Amino acid sequence: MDLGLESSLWVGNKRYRAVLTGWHFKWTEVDKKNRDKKTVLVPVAEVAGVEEGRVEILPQKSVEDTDKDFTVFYVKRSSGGGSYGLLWRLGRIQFSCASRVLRDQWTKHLRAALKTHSPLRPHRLLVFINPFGGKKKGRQIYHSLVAPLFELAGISSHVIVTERANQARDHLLKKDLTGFDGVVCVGGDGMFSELLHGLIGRTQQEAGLCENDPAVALQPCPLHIGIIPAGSTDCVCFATVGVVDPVTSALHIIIGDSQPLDVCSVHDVSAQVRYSVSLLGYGFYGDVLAESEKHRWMGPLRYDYSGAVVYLSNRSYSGIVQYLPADPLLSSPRDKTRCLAGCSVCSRSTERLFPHSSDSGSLYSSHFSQFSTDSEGEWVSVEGRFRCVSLTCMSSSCARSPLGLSPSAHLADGTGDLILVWDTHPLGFLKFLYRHTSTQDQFDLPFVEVHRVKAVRFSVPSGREEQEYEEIGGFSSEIDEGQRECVDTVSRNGSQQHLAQRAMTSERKAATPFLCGLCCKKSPSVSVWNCDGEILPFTKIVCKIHGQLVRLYARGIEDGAAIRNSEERDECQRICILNSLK
Ligand SMILES: CCCCCCCCCCCCC/C=C/[C@@H](O)[C@H](COP(=O)(O)O)NC(=O)CCCCC
Ligand SMILES: Nc1ncnc2c1ncn2[C@@H]1O[C@H](COP(=O)(O)OP(=O)(O)O)[C@@H](O)[C@H]1O
Ligand SMILES: [Ca+2]
Repeated sequence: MDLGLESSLWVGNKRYRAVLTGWHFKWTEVDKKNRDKKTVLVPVAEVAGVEEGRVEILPQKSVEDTDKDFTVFYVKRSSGGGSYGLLWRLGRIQFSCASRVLRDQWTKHLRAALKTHSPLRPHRLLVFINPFGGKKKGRQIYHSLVAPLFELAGISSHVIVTERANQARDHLLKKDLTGFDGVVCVGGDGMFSELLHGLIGRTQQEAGLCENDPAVALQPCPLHIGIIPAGSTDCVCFATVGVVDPVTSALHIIIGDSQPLDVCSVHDVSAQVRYSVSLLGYGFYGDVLAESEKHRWMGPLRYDYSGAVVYLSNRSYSGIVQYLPADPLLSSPRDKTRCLAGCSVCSRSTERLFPHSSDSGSLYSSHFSQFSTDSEGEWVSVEGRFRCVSLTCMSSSCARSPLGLSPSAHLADGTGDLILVWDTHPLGFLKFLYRHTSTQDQFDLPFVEVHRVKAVRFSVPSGREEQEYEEIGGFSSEIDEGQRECVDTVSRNGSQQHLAQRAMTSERKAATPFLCGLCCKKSPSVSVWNCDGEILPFTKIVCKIHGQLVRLYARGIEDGAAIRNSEERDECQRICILNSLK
């Protein structure tokens, strides 16, 4: 079917020349002397819906069914998104045609163009709402802002309001997912992490792969993930969309945007595996998370409070870090570039990560203990005392840090950035932290190193861990109720009210030294790992970055400044089109 169409259409008493070229739909106001006035140009891929009649969706959906009218809903960019990223809003235009036949022609052509140009639009979604995430507004956000948009776009959603932690993960691991195009979480990074673990685990199960084996090349997940932000940090949303805004995210889902994402698998010696996309952090960030769990009642502010408490406790930790550098010719964490929508580094990586003929065989021929091959390069090893050791697969930008932990990191290049902050005086470390809140380079400090890597190993120098665990053993039989409560609140993936009755698990043992440090003012020598907001039950780890393992309903950050600066609205839309075509 030829998707092109051109005719006169009316909006009120104004005449427009409307043109559908297949890729774009544009309408130009024409004056009485047939001169062109203002043009609006919308990529077909950004049309959210086409309806017969004059349709409103707010305050609730209403249709005035006139047989010569139709309504087009589309993505409209708005300037309120701060300096990075753009807010998306639902634009609406109601056209009148000269005849019903013409109206039917327009709706048919537009719908056919949508199908052709955005084939990943979801029809059926599985939605998990965490009613306790962030400011506890997940349900309200979904029902008032998102559900009406999904309905308009003809998406049917199966909604589950979670009743316990890990319910979403377990559902994805075990239940029938037939018929769903994607999975959506309404919550924060912890909720996203549940979906990530569920989908990756399910995909490997179905492919017959052992996900616990760091040598295995994991299978990319077939279902897309959508994030409706309703959490505390919402880093994954911020770093992949550029703004934390439920309507913007819902529109990205509706139009079937697709953003591949690197994932870091984190393995311990006893073959447990966790996944991280944003922050895998030992030292400061681990301590902040552990401290913050005691103050969950504060909501998102718990991180600011805990950040201050942990900063004042002035800790550093011994560690041995080994890393496998990525190819320095491809990109560098200090190259001052930013991964934006249509990023060329990520596009080139797709070719490299998924060469046509290859079976994408194992990147690593050997197991845990011999994790290197000659072709993958040489491991580098460093040892000393660190304020923090962080690994991030993306920039990890968020409201607290608009450019992120590693501003030049890429969402989908198959690498992560390893940030080593050596022990330094308190003011130096404060300077490092403070630079995250501005455009100043946090890596331009003598005690900071950043490396673009494919894999990392971390351990505590021998003697320390054992010594620490002996201390834990002593504490575990002797800690009083106050201390026990402090230890208990560490697990964010367990239901907190039941923790007091639970036996001492390995997770809690790992967190004990840190917590007792805070409660009893005894300085611990081992920290914990913060893995996208979850405390890991192990310290010694091996991490491997899996390029583009999952896909989100997103497109990366649109360059808001560039678009806002363009003088013409058409120019703004043109940039968006170019980005969407790249
Ligand atoms: C003097 C000013 C200091 C400012 C320091 C700013 C550094 C901020 C970097 C934040 C990176 C955040 C990476 C994302 C982490 C999330 O996965 C995790 C869980 O989020 P959620 O599920 O929404 O609760 N959030 C954190 O670990 C919070 C870290 C806050 C550190 C201050
Ligand atoms: N119904 C529930 N009750 C308790 N915890 C839950 C529930 N649903 C999800 N969770 C857990 O809550 C944690 C925090 O959720 P999240 O949505 O990320 O909010 P926040 O950003 O405020 O931390 C997640 O790790 C998730 O596993
Ligand atoms: Ca990356």
